[in-house]
Amino acid sequence: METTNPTDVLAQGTFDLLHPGHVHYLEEAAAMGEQLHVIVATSESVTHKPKPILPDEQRRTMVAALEPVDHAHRGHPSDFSIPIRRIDPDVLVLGHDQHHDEDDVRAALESWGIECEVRRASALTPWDGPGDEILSSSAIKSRILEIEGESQAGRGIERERYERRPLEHTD
Ligand SMILES: Cc1cc2nc3c(=O)[nH]c(=O)nc-3n(C[C@H](O)[C@H](O)[C@H](O)COP(=O)(O)O)c2cc1C
Ligand SMILES: Nc1ncnc2c1ncn2[C@@H]1O[C@H](COP(=O)(O)OP(=O)(O)OP(=O)(O)O)[C@@H](O)[C@H]1O
Repeated sequence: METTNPTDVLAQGTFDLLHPGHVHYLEEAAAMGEQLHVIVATSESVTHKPKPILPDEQRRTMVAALEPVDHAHRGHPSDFSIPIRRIDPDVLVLGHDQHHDEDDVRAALESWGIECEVRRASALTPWDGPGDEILSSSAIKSRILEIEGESQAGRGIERERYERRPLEHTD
């Protein structure tokens, strides 16, 4: 049966380098209502951790392509009330580790005239799956740097061997 007033759920985050933790959060949020909206943070507003690697529109495109997502919106760089007012959500789902205080978010929503429940999502950990999954964008970045460092060190050893070889043959 079609509802005339579907429950709009709102999730948000940076979503740089997607991983199964993001999918878990968005699936959980989608199950709380009928339409899932996602606000993708603009690079300017990410000040609590290193800036995302991927551009705003690329991150929004990837989030929009995920199965649980109905609408992916680019966040506003400074006034968070603008996209929220347009979406007018019934439920706002904060991620398990998001630094936003629930009562502060409730107060902000009220001040913007939006009647909306605030809930906290659960975490997905490596123990929920095969055990070797990397479930954080910053951990993926660290892993890339580690592998790159190892392969540069490997190339250094190879170079050293190559450079030493003529000397070894002079005996
Ligand atoms: C209610 C709410 C609205 C938000 N609206 C915006 C927004 O319009 N633009 C934006 O850049 N970030 C917005 N954010 C912030 C980010 O989406 C995200 O929560 C914050 O950068 C923390 O990111 P992380 O969970 O990816 O670390 C909003 C956050 C909340 C809780
Ligand atoms: N492992 C996870 N389990 C559940 N939710 C997650 C997980 N990882 C991220 N999320 C949620 O996805 C949303 C977007 O997260 P965000 O873009 O900050 O990813 P992240 O992997 O936590 O990034 P970073 O490692 O840089 O903090 C947030 O609401 C966050 O709580």
